[in-house]
Amino acid sequence: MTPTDVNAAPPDDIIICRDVHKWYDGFHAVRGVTTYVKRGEVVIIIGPSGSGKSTFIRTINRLERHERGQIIVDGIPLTDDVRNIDAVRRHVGMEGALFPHLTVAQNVAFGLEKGRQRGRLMAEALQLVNLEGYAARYPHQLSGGQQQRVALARALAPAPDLILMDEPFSSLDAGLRGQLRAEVRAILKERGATVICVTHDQEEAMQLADRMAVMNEGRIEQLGSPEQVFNYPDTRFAAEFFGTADFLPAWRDGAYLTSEVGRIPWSEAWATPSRTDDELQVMVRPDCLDMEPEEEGNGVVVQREFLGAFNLYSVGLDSGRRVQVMQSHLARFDPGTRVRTFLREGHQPLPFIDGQALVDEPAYATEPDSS
Ligand SMILES: Nc1ncnc2c1ncn2[C@@H]1O[C@H](COP(=O)(O)OP(=O)(O)OP(=O)(O)O)[C@@H](O)[C@H]1O
Repeated sequence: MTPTDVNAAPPDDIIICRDVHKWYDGFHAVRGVTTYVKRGEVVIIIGPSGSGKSTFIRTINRLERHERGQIIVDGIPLTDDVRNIDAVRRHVGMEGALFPHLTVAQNVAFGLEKGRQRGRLMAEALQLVNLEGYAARYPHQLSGGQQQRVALARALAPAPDLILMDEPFSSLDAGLRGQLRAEVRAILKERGATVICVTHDQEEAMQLADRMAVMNEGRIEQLGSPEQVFNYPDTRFAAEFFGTADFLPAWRDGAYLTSEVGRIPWSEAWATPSRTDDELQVMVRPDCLDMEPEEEGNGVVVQREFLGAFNLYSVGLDSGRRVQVMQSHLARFDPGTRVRTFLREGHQPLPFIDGQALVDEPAYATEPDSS
């Protein structure tokens, strides 16, 4: 993603960020983020604690000032000019904690302009989140899920072009979270809202995202659909952060790339002059591997984790390395069982070199369409 001329960006990109930087007293929290968000898209920003997720989204409505780079919201460049900041903020709603001293109705009406439309817009927003009967209640008289829905109604009521959310479901228990996420996604899609949402919850990212951005140390490490990031992580960091992944040394063996757990056909597209084959690795996810008991096998069961429908086995390979292998809940192997671990049919482990994937994912847009 190289920064390009602003004028080249098509109008369907509601947000354009180019080389955005933010420092806190010398600490470089956001380090050159370049990204584009399309109208109506739900983009989830995921990454470990401290990777700059919140700081980055807060630059978009100027809760934090970016010190370098360019942010354009719906065609308006975000500059230090107050009129300019106000203009951008009119396009952006931020989903956040409710005011405890205001009723549900007052909370939802908070961002709406005074006038005859105000009551109607408030009522419509509450209807959208199925809380019509709760207008007179105070936040403490609502469940966590209901409070979350009111917060969403408040963000949606002024019909902003863009909604920013920071860990919106973090206070809810797992069951309610899953249910509410599905409801919220349906509401956002019905409204055609563009959303940028921060989370560090992988499940949340998969359930909500059209595209997700994996952040690491202030940078976007990868941007793509959840399937793209899972199946074709660009980097070892993205692979390990989003899903479980083990990396095994691999070597070129004639027409094959071979590792301890099997081989795949070698592709000439992987060979580049600057790379030496001895640094090769393959990424194996637990669902990519299979195993069966075998005295002459290549490893030993170390541990079994029961995950409901699945058992997740940790297998100590003869080389001393460990891999995780997904099995059905019916496949029970005791620790100490000698097994053969091998590539599951139809699964291709991804080759890596020096922490970088050798295989490009199928083409997808990380930059504005040129159409
Ligand atoms: N106001 C501040 N002053 C100084 N440093 C800050 C400030 N806010 C954040 N930071 C630092 O900037 C880095 C990025 O913080 P940020 O809150 O953006 O991370 P995050 O990815 O959202 O983390 P989390 O998932 O824990 O919320 C962290 O190292 C944090 O300590």
